[in-house]
Amino acid sequence: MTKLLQTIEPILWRDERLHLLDQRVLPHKENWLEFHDSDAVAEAIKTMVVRGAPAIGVTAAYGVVLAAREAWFSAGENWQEAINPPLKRLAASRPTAVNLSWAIDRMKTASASLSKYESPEPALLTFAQQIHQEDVKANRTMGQYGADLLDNDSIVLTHCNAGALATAGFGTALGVIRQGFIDGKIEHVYVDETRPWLQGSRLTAWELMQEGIPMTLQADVAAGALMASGQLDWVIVGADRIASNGDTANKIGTYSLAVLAKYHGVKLMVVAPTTTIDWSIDNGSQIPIEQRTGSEVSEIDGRPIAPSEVHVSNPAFDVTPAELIDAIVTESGVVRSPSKENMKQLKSEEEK
Ligand SMILES: CSC[C@H]1O[C@H](OP(=O)(O)O)[C@H](O)[C@@H]1O
Repeated sequence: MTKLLQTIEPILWRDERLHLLDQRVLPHKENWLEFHDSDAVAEAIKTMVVRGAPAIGVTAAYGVVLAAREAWFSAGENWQEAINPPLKRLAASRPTAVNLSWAIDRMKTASASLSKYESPEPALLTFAQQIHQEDVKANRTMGQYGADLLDNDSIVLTHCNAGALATAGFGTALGVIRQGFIDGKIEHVYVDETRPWLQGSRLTAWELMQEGIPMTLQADVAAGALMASGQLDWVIVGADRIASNGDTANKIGTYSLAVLAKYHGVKLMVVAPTTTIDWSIDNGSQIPIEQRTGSEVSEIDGRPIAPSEVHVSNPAFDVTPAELIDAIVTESGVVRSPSKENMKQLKSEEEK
C-alpha cells in the first residue's frame, strides 16, 4: 500500500499577514513567525528564516503585498512610486537565487496594471497566491518527471535541502525523491549534512524521517567514498540559478559532488522550476555567488570552534558546468545532457 505522503508548507498567508516556519531552529523547534511589514520579510530572507530558491521567491511575493499595503497607507494614489524602495530592499536580501528577482518583477508588472486610486493589496494578494500555488503544482510535476528517470531499487544522494522547506511545498530534488518513494523506486537516500548551515542534517533529514523515507545522514566529505563503493545511482539536487547553457549554481559542495559523480559513473540530476533559469546570462561565470558571514564556518550554534580572528571564506554556492549534469528536470520537461542549444526547449513563448 503506497503511503500517502503528507508534505510540509513553510509559508502561509493567514489573517492578513505572512507566517513563516523558522528554519533556523528546526528540527528541534517548530516555531512560526508572523510578518506585518516588507522590511521584516527582507530580513527574514537574509537571515534564512526562510531559504531555498523557490521559497524565497514565494515569500518575496507576499513581501510585495505587505509593501503595497504600506505604500497605499503612506502615499495613497502615489503608492506606485512609494512601493519602489521597499521592493529594492526585498530584492537585495539575497543575490544568487534568481527566483527572488523573478517574483518581485512579476509582482511589479502586476502592480503597473492596477489603479492608483484604490488599494492594490487585494489584487496583489491574488497574484502572490497564484505564484504560491504554481510553485507547488510545478514541484509535483517535476517530482513525477524526475521519478520516471529512476530505475527500481535506486540508491541516491542529495545535498542541502531542496525539499518542501525550500519551496511552497513538496520540494524539487526531494519532490523527485518523494515521488520516487511513492512509485516504489527508492531503496535508500543518503543525505549530506551540508556544512556550514547544515540544511541536510537539520532540514532534509527532518523531512524524510517525517515521511518514513529510508535515509542515512553522512558528513559531506563521505560522498567520495560512498560513490567509490559503487552503490550510488544518482546524485539529485536543487538549484538557485541556472544559466541559459545549463550551468547551475547550487549549494556549495555541489560542484565537488558533480566531479566525483562524473569520475565514478554516477548520474547527476538537477531539479528546478523554470523560474530558476536566468535566460539573461550565457553561462555560470555570470552568476553572483553569495558570500555569507565567516561565523557560520568558525562557530557552531554560536560557540567558536576555530581560533578567534581566523580568516574565513564562506561562499554559499558554487557553479556546476552543464557538461557534468546528466539531466535538468523542470515542470516544462527534462533536458538530458544540457547545452545552450537543447536548453532552448524550456523557453516560454515570452522568453523566446
Ligand atoms: C529548491 S532550491 C533549494 C536550494 O537552496 C539552497 O540554498 P539556501 O539554503 O542557502 O537557500 C540550496 O542551494 C538548495 O539546493
